[in-house]
Amino acid sequence: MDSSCDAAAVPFTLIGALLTAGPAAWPACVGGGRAFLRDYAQRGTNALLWAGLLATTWVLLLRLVALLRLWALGSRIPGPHAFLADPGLAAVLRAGGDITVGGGQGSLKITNAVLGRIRSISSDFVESRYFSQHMAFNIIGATLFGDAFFDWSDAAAYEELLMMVAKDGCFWASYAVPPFWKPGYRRYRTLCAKFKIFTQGIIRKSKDQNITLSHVGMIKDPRGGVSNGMMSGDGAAEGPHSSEEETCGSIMGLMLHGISTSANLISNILTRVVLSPKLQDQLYADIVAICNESSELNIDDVLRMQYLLATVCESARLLPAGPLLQRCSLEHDLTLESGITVPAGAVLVVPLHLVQMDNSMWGSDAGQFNPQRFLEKDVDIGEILAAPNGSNGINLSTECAKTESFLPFGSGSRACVGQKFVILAISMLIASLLRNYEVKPHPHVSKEMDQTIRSNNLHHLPNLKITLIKREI
Ligand code: HEM
Repeated sequence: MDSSCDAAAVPFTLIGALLTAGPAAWPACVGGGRAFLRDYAQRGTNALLWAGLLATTWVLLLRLVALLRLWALGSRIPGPHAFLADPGLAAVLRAGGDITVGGGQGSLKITNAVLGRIRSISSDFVESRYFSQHMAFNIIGATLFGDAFFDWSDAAAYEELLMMVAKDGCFWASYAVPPFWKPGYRRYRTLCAKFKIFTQGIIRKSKDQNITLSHVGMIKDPRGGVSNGMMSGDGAAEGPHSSEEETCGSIMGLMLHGISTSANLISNILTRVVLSPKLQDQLYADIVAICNESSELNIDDVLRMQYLLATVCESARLLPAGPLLQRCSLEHDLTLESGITVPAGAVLVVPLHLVQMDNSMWGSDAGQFNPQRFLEKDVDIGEILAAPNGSNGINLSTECAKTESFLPFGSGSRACVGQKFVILAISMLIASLLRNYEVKPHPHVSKEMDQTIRSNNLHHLPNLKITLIKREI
């Protein structure tokens, strides 16, 4: 640089620049005014970027601290997450009376809706798991949303979405902190968002048609009358503290839980019916003995079909939908009758398979499928249906030693609120199906399947291909 060049004459700050006579007065040897302005813009931009970076970091830090705090608080709660977003709805379901199935027309409508949809895909055979899933989807959907559900054009897309969410949900729920950095998780969140939009859509449609979510007459008022159900237009079933958002979350929870568990049970029963013509004949005889050809199937008839009810219970005993029940005393130590003390916070796990197949309780044939055991003296189906003894037409016995070891729906104050509904709804559906159709395995049942049939011990459900043949009524 020229030694005569006075670099100190170039101002370093904007104020300095304003105090001088301007760029024209600055020495040309250091680039003049243009260099100053370029330098100034550069510094200004850098300062702004730094300020932005610091502010963003601060906001992110605050969020991280909030997240960690939430996680720390959440991790103090023992046991798995509750599947219902809104405990209010479970309370309403419990307090509001039984969820019960409608008349035979309803179940026939469901069977026909399912068959119609399946026939449009394949007329030859159908996979039992797929068929059961449609059945479950239609029972729960029709019960929650009423007739609006049957003419809902998005039903097929909703079902597909629901099954995808149900499939991925358990996996992502196993993360203690939602892994939002994983693309798979973000895809799952997008599915959940779509699932929510669809659910809001059908809730709105159901309300618009002024048909209650639980279908008029499907929820009986505990005082004897017929209530408008849990979600009539005035929001009666939404609970005192539930927002629409929470209610929608609860309905999503009910759909996910109710459909996957019911589909399992239906598929389980169908598989046994298909694999054992003797069982199918016995069930058919039980069904036609109660409702003759001309009469319409109704819920009182189903309550008298004891062999059918026993088959549903026996299927639930041998293959419960969930493997474990969990309980935890949050505040106090718990002293059991045996004298064992369970410390507060410890999680008690009940392995359902072991309890429900315990030889000492169920006899040496505990692992075998035998509906007859539910018709013997020491089991009380009336109690399983959670109805006052004798009020439902089933009054088998008052001794019920085994009933306490029958836990597919849990037990106590947090037991499944859908227990009675689901046993009756599935029985009604199977009655309606078998009364109208003969269910047969597809002629090409594989050798492997043939062995499963012979072993009579289904620990894993085969996904059978079945054919439905219309009976001459
Ligand atoms: C075969 C079908 C079903 C099975 C095997 C089943 C099983 C269960 C089990 C094991 C529990 C936990 C119980 C406990 O921890 O003691 C439960 C809870 C629950 N189930 Fe089901 N369920 C079925 C269908 C349904 C249906 C159709 C609905 C409603 C439409 C329903 C609503 C509920 C609710 C609301 C709870 C939570 C109760 C609470 O936490 O207070 N379930 N279910």
